[in-house]
Amino acid sequence: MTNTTIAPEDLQKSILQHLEKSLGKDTQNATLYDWRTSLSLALRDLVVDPWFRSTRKTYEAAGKRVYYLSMEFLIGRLLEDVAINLGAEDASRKALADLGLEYDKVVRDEPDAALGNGGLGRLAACFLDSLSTLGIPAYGYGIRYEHGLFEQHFEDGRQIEVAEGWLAQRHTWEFERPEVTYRIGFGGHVNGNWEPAETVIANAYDTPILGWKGRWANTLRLWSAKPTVLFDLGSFNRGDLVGAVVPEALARAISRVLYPDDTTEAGKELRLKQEYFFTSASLQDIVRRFGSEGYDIDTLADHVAIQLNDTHPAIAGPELIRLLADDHGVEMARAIEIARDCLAYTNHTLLPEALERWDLGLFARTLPRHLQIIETIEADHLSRTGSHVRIIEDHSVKMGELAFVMAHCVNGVSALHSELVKKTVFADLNRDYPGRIINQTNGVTPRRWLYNCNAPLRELINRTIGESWVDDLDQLKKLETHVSDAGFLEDFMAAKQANKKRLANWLGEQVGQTVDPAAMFDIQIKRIHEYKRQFMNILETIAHWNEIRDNPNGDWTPRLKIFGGKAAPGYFVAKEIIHLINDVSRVINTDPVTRDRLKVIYPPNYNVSMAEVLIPAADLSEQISTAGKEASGTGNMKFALNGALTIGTLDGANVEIRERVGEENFFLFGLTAEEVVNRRTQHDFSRTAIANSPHLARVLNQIADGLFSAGDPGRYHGLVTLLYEHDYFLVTCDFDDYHATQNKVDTAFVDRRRWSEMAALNTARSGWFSSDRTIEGYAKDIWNTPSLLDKSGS
Ligand SMILES: [N-]=[N+]=N[C@]1([C@H](N)O)O[C@H](CO)[C@@H](O)[C@H](O)[C@H]1O
Repeated sequence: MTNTTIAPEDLQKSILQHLEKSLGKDTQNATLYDWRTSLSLALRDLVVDPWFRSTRKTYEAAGKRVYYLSMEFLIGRLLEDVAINLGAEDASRKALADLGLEYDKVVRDEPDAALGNGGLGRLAACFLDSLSTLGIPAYGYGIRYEHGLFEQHFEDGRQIEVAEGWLAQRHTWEFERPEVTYRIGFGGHVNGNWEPAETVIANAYDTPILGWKGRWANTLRLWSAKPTVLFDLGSFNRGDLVGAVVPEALARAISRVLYPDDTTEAGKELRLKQEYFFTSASLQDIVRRFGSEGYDIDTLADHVAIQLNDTHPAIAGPELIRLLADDHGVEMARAIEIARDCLAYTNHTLLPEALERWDLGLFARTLPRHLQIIETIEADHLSRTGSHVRIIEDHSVKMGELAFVMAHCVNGVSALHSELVKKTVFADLNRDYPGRIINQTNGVTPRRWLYNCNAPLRELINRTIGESWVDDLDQLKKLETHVSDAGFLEDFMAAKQANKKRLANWLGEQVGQTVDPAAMFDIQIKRIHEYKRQFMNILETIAHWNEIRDNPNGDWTPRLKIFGGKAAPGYFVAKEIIHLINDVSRVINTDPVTRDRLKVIYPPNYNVSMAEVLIPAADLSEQISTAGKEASGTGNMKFALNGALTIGTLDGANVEIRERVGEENFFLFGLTAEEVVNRRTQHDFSRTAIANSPHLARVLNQIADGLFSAGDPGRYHGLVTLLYEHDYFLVTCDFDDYHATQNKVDTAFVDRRRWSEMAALNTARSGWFSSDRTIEGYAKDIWNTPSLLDKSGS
């Protein structure tokens, strides 16, 4: 199956055809939306054939399919991705140019599909791209939220949330499947059989996920909640309009909006309903498809590999058992075995507040039959292992323990994290089920995160080692032999400079800020969370500002600090940190003494598309979490791949990045995970650290005195006190080392030759962090699902 390239003129014909016939518009009256939609439909037409062929080949192979269950798929935009995977980017540019249109402008008109919070959701999207590129038959299953992650706006430097509206326009890439519907029950009671009190309909929407070179396409099936009764005419006729529309509104609420919490459980009834809604619809769909192929239900695990993306779909264990036992008459003990052989679970965090525990009362009210089944699962677990670990405890249902016990394999997402999972959250279960916990270090798709977003570097790499790296990222190693070549290094830095100029223009357009592309672009972009320590970053920025002001004639390396990231709406401290960063930025950026040497910018509404403009332009990647807290990180991988140097702690995948790119090409600082645990036991460790750090003490006094909050001096007393009294994430203890390391970065940046060598080696040695490698690991160690593409890729 070859790459589906198309001639520009043929593509243009198809675009005009869709403009007229699909959108009913002529060229005179066409809007940017019309052109973008016409191009998308024209390219989508080219995706259907490989999609059908892949589905047909999957049925013929009668092999095993992967089912990736995730509450989040942080997809971003799809137009550029599809154009590149079809090998039709140049044709699209030409076809539009001949119509007097700019491809980049048309691409930017597409809203992000922001159906996720952060790393976990983006990982799921990268995994879908790799599953298709590797030709592994798979389905992604999730929820078609009407409103994805909220839009972030700043008012007086404070985060304001506005509902996101990606579906306000037609979403071109999906196909509605009116015939694919399932009934999802809630509440009620179990009287032999489960009689739900409430039922909603799950309706499927399919999006084809095309892989590199258009050789294979899998399906992302997202569920939308619909009422069993569209409009209650009886109530309406009785004059009760509200009563007439309530059923629809209540049902629709289930897929209405994404909960905006990253690494914190929502714990709300609607969230539990969302988790059960999509999990049940997905499992009913899997069992129906399996049944339609005529296999014996007892062999389900030979044909089905289900991966649970964190505990959000952990109800899958009891639900699959319910379908097998209650609907297919499989004996309970056998049903438990079959379900376990199908299920595997990925843990993404150690943070206690992220481990889902549902109130027993709420659970019993919402899913009475499943609670019965969980009691059976727990009894089976206790009797088979003699374990003392309970699933139901302290009046709650522990979803981590449920997912673990019901999975034949549990994995962490970086080498350090998987070891910590064994030693901490699941230490007892690790003893009960030795060997069940393995590691699969995260990865990112090189298509979106290098080939798509970094054309200057892509071109240089293609010129230097050919194009096979795109689906075999280890090939980047071949660049190492060129690192000693001055010409190559010059081209490498020229690519970086081009991306920095592009970002400078973007910042001018988007936030009205002018920046110096020669400055060091130092970027921290990720969700705002205390463990990610944006707080420490801005404190160090103030210390650096002080140093420049103390010695304005010093030979300071100009630095642009960029922050990006959203805080969960209910996360007060994180929102305070955002406010502080914006307040500090206002003061520093207007300081005549320092403004040419230091600038702080915080563009609002960080998302996937913004990351694609920021990451290629970065010189320095901030990965400064408290060691032992960031399970992996994936932004860290994207930055290294795009030739940024990392300043970071020995946390998550930073450890493996440093091992692979070479410790001499990584700016390490901070306490290790073990030292963090020990330091916390020391009395008054934060006061001691502050007392021993004049830089930090000075900065905290400046903040407490209201230097950055003129007219509201007490604004940050809470934040400062937090550091003195409850510095759980050891900002105070790592501050000096971080500050000293930032000074080393300044010195290193001046030596352009050395810096460019280090940067090029980061790119050359980042092959391991491809999500293709990660998926190959899952396929081999967990799913046993070979590629259906033969070696020649056909
Ligand atoms: N939930 N969750 N976990 C995370 C991220 N916040 O989404 O998953 C990501 C994907 O595994 C990790 O990279 C990251 O360290 C971890 O915190």
